Amino acid sequence: MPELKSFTREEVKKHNTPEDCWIIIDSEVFNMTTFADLHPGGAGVIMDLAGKDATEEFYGLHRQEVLFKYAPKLKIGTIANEKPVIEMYTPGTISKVPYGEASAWQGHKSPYFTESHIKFRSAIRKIYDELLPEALVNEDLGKSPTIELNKKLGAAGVLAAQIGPGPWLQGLNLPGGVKPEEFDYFHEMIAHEETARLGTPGFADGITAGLTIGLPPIFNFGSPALKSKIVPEVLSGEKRICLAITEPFTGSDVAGIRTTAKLSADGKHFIVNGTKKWITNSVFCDYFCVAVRTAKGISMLLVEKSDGLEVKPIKTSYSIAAGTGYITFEDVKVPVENLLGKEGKGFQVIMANFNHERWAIICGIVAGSRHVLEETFKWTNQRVVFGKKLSAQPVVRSKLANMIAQIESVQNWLENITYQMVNMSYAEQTVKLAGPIALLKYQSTRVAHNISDEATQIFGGRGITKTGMGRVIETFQRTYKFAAILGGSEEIMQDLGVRQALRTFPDARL
Ligand code: HEM
Repeated sequence: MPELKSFTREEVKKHNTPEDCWIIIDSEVFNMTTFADLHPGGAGVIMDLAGKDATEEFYGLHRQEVLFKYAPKLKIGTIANEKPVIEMYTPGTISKVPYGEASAWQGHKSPYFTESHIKFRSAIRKIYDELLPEALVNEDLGKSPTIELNKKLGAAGVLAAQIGPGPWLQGLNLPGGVKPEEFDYFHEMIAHEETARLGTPGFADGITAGLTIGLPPIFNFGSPALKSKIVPEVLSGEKRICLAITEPFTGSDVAGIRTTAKLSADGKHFIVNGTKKWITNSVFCDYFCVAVRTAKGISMLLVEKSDGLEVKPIKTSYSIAAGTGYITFEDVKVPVENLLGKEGKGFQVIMANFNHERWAIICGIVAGSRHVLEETFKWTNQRVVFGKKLSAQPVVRSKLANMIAQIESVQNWLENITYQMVNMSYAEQTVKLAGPIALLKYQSTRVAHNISDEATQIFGGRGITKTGMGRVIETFQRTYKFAAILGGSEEIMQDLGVRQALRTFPDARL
């Protein structure tokens, strides 16, 4: 890094040739002489501003992260007696952009959140902010999280934070120094929100998706021996797990699964045969929670990676970093002790698990939508078109209003449902919350659809460009559909929500 000096604006003006080119960005001085020819936007645009203040032009075309990356090489000093006016982001910071965070984080009263949640969010956001450069590169290259990173996040408590409160947290570190006994579903909600806020859905799913949905069947339905072996291995990041339900012939229609598990002649093993499709994390997993058909009906089995089990990556519309795969089972031997719940009662295991999975998806998609809103709000306040900020156009304000109103409504419903989860037993949640969670999932992904659409229109070409100002919007509009399909499609969610309501319908008449 060059030694930093203090200059006057008059001095900077003199450095205005290709051989000696300086510019000012927010009272900081950059020597662009060597970099101009390497500049992705070309040398010409830099030379037009040589010796001048380029703050507005810079922020009209670049994300702040460009400065984080290049300032150490290019910054040579500051303008005397001036201070930067634009806030530089520091890891872990809570956004001050209106509606950039849920209201509790922007000075409004909340019946739900405490100091413990506040320190938890800051800590986990800091961890993810520091991970972002690596996440962006790997998302682009399709490189899944390494086991070393997994272990690091395990040690920091990021993995444990994705699966809710319970005895499995005892003795573990959690972000922000939150004690295991303090940890509740609002902490977990924050963990899912922050994971989504990374804005690298493939890589983020590579870290958390498998265990969020694959571990609960173990601790809710596994034998004590299975629990004590597998849960600590996964939460420490040493081993990875996934949930394998969907098949080439069966999506939301879970009852139609064809993968079979036949008892061996000695009664000691199930022999599994069949296929599973779209299984997140399966490419690099050690453990698979698999829905199978046994002599007694649908059952759930924990299958370890072993002979006869093969996984091929599937290229979806987001990054293959998520390790989404197609699994084939050919005479895979699984000990009968690996049965989760009772034989023939797998449907109950799957259904009970779905509530948590769907709720986690909602937390992520609502946070992802809010992140898009935040980015769009910032953009409309900095982008100048027809001589005015975008936010000066009534049509743009109308779009922002639409986005804000929709995001706030699903956020508030989510907080209400999360409060129910905090205060209900697992069994009560299973009965009472399946319908509301299904309807909220449906509504949240409709909101994501609308927000994605409005944001992409506002960002224009940048909303369909992978790097640069619209990066977050481009990723979101390419990937939000995952949430509308995975864990139960919108159509199934609508239907389930109303059917659940009809089950408790009183004999009420008009
Ligand atoms: C410290 C100074 C600067 C650095 C480090 C820098 C760096 C970059 C980088 C990394 C990109 C690619 C962004 C992407 O990922 O899409 C870019 C694009 C660009 N830059 Fe710069 N830049 C600087 C200053 C400027 C200035 C003063 C201008 C003058 C207008 C400028 C004009 C552009 C343009 C037109 C593009 C293409 C933007 C687009 O595709 O929309 N840059 N710059």
